[in-house]
Amino acid sequence: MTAEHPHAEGDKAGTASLGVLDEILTGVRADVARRQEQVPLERIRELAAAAPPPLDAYAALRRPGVAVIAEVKRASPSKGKLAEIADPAELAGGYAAGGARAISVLTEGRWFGGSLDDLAAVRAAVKIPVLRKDFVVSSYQVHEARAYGADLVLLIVAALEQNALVGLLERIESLGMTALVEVHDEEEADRALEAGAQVIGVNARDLRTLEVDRSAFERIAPGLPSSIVKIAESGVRGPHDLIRYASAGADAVLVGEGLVTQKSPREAVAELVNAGNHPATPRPVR
Ligand SMILES: O=P(O)(O)OC[C@@H](O)[C@@H](O)c1c[nH]c2ccccc12
Repeated sequence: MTAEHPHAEGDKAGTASLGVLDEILTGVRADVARRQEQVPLERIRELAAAAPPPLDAYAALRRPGVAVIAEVKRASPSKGKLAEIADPAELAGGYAAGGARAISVLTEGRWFGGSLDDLAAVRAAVKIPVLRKDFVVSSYQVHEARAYGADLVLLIVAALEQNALVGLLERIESLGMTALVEVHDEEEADRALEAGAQVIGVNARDLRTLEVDRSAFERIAPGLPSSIVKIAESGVRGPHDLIRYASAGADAVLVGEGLVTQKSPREAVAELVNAGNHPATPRPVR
């Protein structure tokens, strides 16, 4: 991470007016431009085309039981440093052994301490679908995701104009990957559906203010068609949160902090997976 976590202390007034998301996006655009100078689009397209074929994440997430998507997350804008994670491949291997259905890898460097190398390391270590978790604003990043072995790519509705959202979603699907389209309110959910999203994540955290509101999923999920894979993102501290999200129709939960801060992330995943498979845990009606 650069610059000692810009928001650890923070110019709070500045943050509120600009929004953390906008600040993150400015850095992301600069980083993409720099990488693209080193590896031109044409080259990254070739690397993407040469990568082993993507796994079917939609099918994996639709299987019975509440799926756990376990995240490799070193730091966050809201909490600063979360965990050391010297070996992301080992962490991901533990997640998979604990029963995770997919692995999410943060690749944003400035705020989350992630990298594309983390993505490649995790890809090489597990046989389940891998999500590139980043602030994707250009098709260059989509080809990069594929080149580094991603099966799923996050698209954040709040970060994209509708045209860009549609274009990036089509690009992801044209490379055989699945788009996880992230929303935080009903209006964004409508935009996600209109764009053709099949997998929608409701982030309990508002990326502008960083506040967590676990009821967002309960408000939005019931309005989504049954064919949509519904993922509850953020704020899962343990089985009780998974069960709450499951009661509101979650096919999957995406968990970062609640796993990386545990002594045994593998056991922490297994506990969630058990709760997700328990006969008393509600399942989505299809
Ligand atoms: O650490 P948590 O609260 O379990 O959250 C995980 C994940 O939902 C969160 O990292 C996240 C959700 N959407 C994002 C978009 C960008 C970066 C990060 C995220």
